[in-house]
Amino acid sequence: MHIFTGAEIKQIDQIAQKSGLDVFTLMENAGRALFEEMKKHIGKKDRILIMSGKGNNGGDGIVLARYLQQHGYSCELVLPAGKPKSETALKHFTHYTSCGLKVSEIQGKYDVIVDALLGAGATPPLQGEIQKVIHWANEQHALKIAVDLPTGVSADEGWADEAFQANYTYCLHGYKPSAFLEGSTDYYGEKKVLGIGLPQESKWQVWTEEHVKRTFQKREQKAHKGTFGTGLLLAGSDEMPGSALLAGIGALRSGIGKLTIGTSRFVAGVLAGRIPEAMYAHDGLQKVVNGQVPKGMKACAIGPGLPNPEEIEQALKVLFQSDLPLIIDAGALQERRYPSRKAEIILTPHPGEFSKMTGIPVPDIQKNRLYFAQKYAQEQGVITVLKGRNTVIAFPDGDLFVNETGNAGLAKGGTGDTLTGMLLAFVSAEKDIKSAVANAVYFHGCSADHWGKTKAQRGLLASDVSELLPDIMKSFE
Ligand SMILES: NC(=O)C1=CN([C@@H]2O[C@H](COP(=O)(O)OP(=O)(O)OC[C@H]3O[C@@H](n4cnc5c(N)ncnc54)[C@H](OP(=O)(O)O)[C@@H]3O)[C@@H](O)[C@H]2O)[C@H](O)CC1
Ligand SMILES: [K+]
Repeated sequence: MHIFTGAEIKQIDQIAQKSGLDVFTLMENAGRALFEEMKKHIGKKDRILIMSGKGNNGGDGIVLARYLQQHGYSCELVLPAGKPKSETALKHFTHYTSCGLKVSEIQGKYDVIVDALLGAGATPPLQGEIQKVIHWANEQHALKIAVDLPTGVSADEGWADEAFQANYTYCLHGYKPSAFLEGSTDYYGEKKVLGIGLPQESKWQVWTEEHVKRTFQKREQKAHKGTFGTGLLLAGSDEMPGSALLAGIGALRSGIGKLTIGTSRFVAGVLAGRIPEAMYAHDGLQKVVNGQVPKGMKACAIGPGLPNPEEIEQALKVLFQSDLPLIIDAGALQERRYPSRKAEIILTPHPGEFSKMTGIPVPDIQKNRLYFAQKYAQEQGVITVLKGRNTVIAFPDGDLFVNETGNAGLAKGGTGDTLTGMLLAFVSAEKDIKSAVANAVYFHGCSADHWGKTKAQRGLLASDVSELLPDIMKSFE
């Protein structure tokens, strides 16, 4: 399930053309694939309206209209913006009319409305007839299907003034970034990718259940506690002891072999009764500042519930010199340059923290979060986990995953601490860093989804996320 920007799709079409696969054939493939998929949701008695625009998105609609009519469906094609302007769509239109098929006018009620007005080549906001017809379509009680993307939504950015409110969107060859961005994702309805015969893959992908099944490591029965790594968690302060508790339980429930929590004496005293499985490094952050990093660690997480930026900065200077993968979260997320080092640095900002780190306003980040996360990851050489709906995981080599699990129940204090603990466990135990990070994010969201099946999302606590993890992970072992 790959993700392509509008510009990438254009480029892919040009490559296809050069290698002998012309756009006429791709359009034929698109129309046929749309027909095969739509058949699952429609019947021969349904009155179907196809609204085609002047570009190639409209061309896909023209091919679809031909397939539907030739297979006995009651389908009417309308061209609200006039005859096709694109050369390929015009060729298909000529073929359509030469088959004796007609163009209609919008009249009366329809059971199904297909939006093939604008796709990846258009630039919203909508103008002219197209705007009027989308407004009309949104008021109709009909099953609404969008081709490639809902008209009025931009391919790459998360915003829309008025757009087609689809029940289903069939994305051709791959998703476009706006399918995952606040401000546009809700217009898509249920989305699905349809193949149209192109071989290209993207460095941007959705991290799916199949990825998790392929990469999540089974626990060997001959394993001992050393097999799954020892993690150092620098978290919690007298004012915020709960952060260390939540991150610690998140790490242990995710299967960390051994956990050392570096925290204040007071917090260690409070936590000892709640997490007897952990070891405690009293005044752990101060010890790291003094150059005393506990030995034998596989990874370190720093940030949850730490209030003192100067102390954190000094500790990070020491940790950057170490060979430990570092997970940097919450209080430890600041605007800074990261050194080039062998072990990975993983940052886990929510949009507000990412804005503080980059100076980019939150609305701009949200409009284009895949792009900004990747840019930051590549410029700084760090793995960037940009949290929120559809968490983005961007790697320094340009790979990027979007995680779709999770729900609004996670919009609550403490859930980020739990994720940090989970990341510490996954990074300590798993060999492949990319799947370690992505699987932690995936399971974190799965817990919230599991909870939401039987309980109100608003009642979810960060500690519930950890409690549910063993059930969730069981189905992948
Ligand atoms: N490889 C693939 O995935 C393939 C996908 N296909 C389909 O092609 C479209 C992209 O087609 P393209 O022709 O590049 O662009 P669109 O059809 O999306 O849009 C062009 C028309 O949009 C009009 N336009 C642009 N902005 C606006 C606006 N704000 N309001 C109203 N109208 C607008 C524009 O009109 P102009 O007068 O400005 O020229 C064009 O008429 C992709 O999404 C897939 O559906 C191919 O079929 C096969 C390969
Ligand atoms: K469309």
